[in-house]
Amino acid sequence: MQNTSKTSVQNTIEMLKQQGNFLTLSRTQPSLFDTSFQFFIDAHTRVNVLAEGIIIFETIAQSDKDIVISCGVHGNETAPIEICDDLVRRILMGEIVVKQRVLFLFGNLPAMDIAQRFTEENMNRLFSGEHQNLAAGQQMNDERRRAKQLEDVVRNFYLAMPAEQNRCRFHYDLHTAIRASKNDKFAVYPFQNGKAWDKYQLQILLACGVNTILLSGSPTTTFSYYSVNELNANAFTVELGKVMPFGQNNMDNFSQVVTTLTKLICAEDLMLKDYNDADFLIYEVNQVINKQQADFTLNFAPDAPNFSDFPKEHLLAHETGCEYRAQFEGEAIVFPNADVEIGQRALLTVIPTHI
Ligand SMILES: O=C(O)CCC(=O)N[C@@H](CCC(=O)O)C(=O)O
Ligand SMILES: [Zn+2]
Repeated sequence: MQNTSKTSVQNTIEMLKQQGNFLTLSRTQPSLFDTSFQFFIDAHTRVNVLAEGIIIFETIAQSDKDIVISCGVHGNETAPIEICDDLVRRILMGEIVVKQRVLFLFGNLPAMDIAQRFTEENMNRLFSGEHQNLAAGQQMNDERRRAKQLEDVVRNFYLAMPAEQNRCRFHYDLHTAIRASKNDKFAVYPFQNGKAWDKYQLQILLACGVNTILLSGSPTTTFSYYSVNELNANAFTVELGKVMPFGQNNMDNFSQVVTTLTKLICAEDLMLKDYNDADFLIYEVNQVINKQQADFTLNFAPDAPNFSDFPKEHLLAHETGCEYRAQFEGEAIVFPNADVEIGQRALLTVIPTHI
């Protein structure tokens, strides 16, 4: 029995090294990853496979960054999944040699299989312990279990390195927006609990082709805020274009993201442009509008892109007992979604700002 399972792990390792098909195996044969295992790529990189969709690459050389790259927290946001699948494949097959510690996370594998945002619940509202807050009569589910697992893995990954070594923590949680956006790529910079916004981090995002930044003004239960708040990471939710089915993304749109992430994990010079305010469109969140009633309705065209702006007093949304209007001239909409559960965020409004 033990020999059989040893053989099966050895076979999996051989497949991973030869085909680099970690995501495919994670989705089609998750039981291969029921037990964690380790192996080496040549003599330079230790690979730690912790579970389906969860893989760590550690250089044996000196490093100074601990980098988490997550994707697929929403199962139908395919471009980031394809980007990460390809990066992992190239690392496993020896085409890229990482020089930093890197953790790749493929978040919601069952939701990928049904090409949906989630199976039972929006996983990106379940972090910072929200996964254990069950409402009366509510059952534990796979998304809640996975959110807890992802939290634990990220925490252990960062805490494995002694803090006194002056290391820098990064977390890019890669998503795509449900609707088109006036600015095709943008990042949510989670609430910093009073800490200053970091211009160096924005320079890295700019190198990724992300020039639009949305400064969040309050705590949330998203994955990126978890890493900021509990683990002191430089973490972002990065929106890369619009949701498309697997295989239908124009990957040329993401070449800057791929190049910059590759350089970051390989400790190559990022060749960052000096910080210049004029390179960015920076917005702060003005209103976080949560759906309170079943009849919550958005009052603009269903295909209005993210960052469409409205005159002051324009009615943006309404529901029984409440109207939501633009409070400023040019207030813009982001992530409108009337189909969320009652109590969840149905719309953000943003206004231009500077840092
Ligand atoms: O396009 C949409 O409506 C949603 C795209 C998406 O999944 N966005 C993230 C943003 C998370 C954050 O605010 O940091 C989400 O809604 O979970
Ligand atoms: Zn998403």
